[in-house]
Amino acid sequence: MTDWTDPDTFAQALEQAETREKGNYFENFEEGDLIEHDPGLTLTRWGNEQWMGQTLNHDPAYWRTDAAEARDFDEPPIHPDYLTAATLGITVEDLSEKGGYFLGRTDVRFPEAPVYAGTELHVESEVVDTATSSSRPEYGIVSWRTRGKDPETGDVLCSYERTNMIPRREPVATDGGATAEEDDEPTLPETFVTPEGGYFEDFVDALERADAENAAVAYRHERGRTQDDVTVASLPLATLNTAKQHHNVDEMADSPSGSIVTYGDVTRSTALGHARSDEQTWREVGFDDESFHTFVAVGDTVYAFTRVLQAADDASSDEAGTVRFQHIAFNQDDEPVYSGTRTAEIQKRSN
Ligand SMILES: CC(C)(COP(=O)(O)OP(=O)(O)OC[C@H]1O[C@@H](n2cnc3c(N)ncnc32)[C@H](O)[C@@H]1OP(=O)(O)O)[C@@H](O)C(=O)NCCC(=O)NCCSC(=O)C[C@](C)(O)C(=O)O
Repeated sequence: MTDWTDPDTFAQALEQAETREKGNYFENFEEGDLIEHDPGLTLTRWGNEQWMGQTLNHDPAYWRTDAAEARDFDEPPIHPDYLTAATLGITVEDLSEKGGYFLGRTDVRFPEAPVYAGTELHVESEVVDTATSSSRPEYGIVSWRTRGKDPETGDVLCSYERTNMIPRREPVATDGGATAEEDDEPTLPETFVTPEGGYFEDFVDALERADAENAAVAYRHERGRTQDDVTVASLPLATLNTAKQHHNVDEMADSPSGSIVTYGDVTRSTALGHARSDEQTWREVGFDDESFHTFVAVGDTVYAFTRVLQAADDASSDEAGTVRFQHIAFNQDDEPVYSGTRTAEIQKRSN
C-alpha cells in the first residue's frame, strides 16, 4: 500500500495536486460590482484595547470611564483606528488576499455618534475603478468604496475609498510606465514652529506665528515603536486580515520585501498614536490622501512627524476646534513609510 506520508511520495503528490485558491485576481473585479463580505466581527473592548495598547494609542478616554465621560462618551468607545483596521481587515479575503500593494486610501469618515463595544461589524465594498498599471504588467490597479455597517441599525460606522495593486491572472503588455519628471529643487521654510501645548489654542497660536514668520508648523514626536511579531502578524489577524504579507514568511521570502511586512493600518495607527500623545484630542473626523511609501518589517521602528495645516473654530462641540494635520510616519533610516492628512477635533484649553 502506498504510504502518502513518505517524503518522496508526498512531494510527488504535492506536484500533482491542484491548489484550492483563495482571493481574487484583477480580472475578477468589474466597476460597479457590489461585494458583501462574509467575514464580520464583534467590536470588543478586548480587541480595541489590544490594538490601542500595541500601537501606543493610550488616550485615557478609550480606557477609563471617568475620562470617557469627560469627553461626552457614555463609556470608553471603540477607537476609530481600530474600527478602520477592522473594516479593512474583513475585506481582505475578497479584495486583496491574492497579494499586491496597498497603494492608498482616502475619504475615511466616521459618523458623529461614537461606536461602543458589543457592536457587530458587517462590511461591503463596491468596485469604483479598475485600471492597468503601466509600470507593473503583472498587476492591475483596483479602487473600492468600502462601508462598515452596524447590521442592527444599518448605520454606516466607517467608510473610505481604498486603492490596491492586484495580481493579474495574465500579465498584459504596457508602455512600461511614465518616466519620472525631474522635480524642482525642494524648498522648505527656514523656520519650523512647534506648538507650545496640545490644545486647540496652541495650534491656532503656532499657525499665526508661522504665518507672521513665513514658517511652517512642523515637528517630530519622540516615541518610536519597533515592529515585532505582535504588530506584524497578530494585530492584522485579529482584524481577520488574511493577507499573506503579514503572516506567511515562507510565501514572502520570494517577494520584493523578502519578509512579512506590517499591515498599513498598524503603521499608520502607531504614527498617529505618537502624534496624539502630544495633543488633546476630542474627536477623530476623517483622513484623506493616505499613502504607504515603503515596506515596514519586523525590526523596523515607526516614528512620526506632524505638520499643522489649518485650524478652524467649527467643531461639533464648543469644547473643541477643528485642526487639519499632515502626519508622516518614518523609519529608523528617516525614510517616510506612510503619509496622510487627518482632520481631528482638538480640545480647547479654556474648558
Ligand atoms: C506601492 C509601491 C510598490 C509603489 O512604488 P512606486 O515608486 O512604483 O510608486 P508609483 O510609481 O507612485 O505607483 C505605482 C503605480 O500605482 C499607481 N498609484 C499609486 N498610488 C495610487 C493611488 N493612491 N491611487 C491610484 N493609483 C495609485 C501609480 O499611478 C502607478 O501607476 P502605474 O503603474 O500605471 O505607473 C511602493 O510605494 C511600496 O512598496 N509601498 C509600500 C506598500 C506597503 O507596504 N503597504 C502597506 C503594507 S501592505 C498591506 O497592508 C496590505 C493589506 C492592507 O493587508 C492588503 O491590501 O491586503
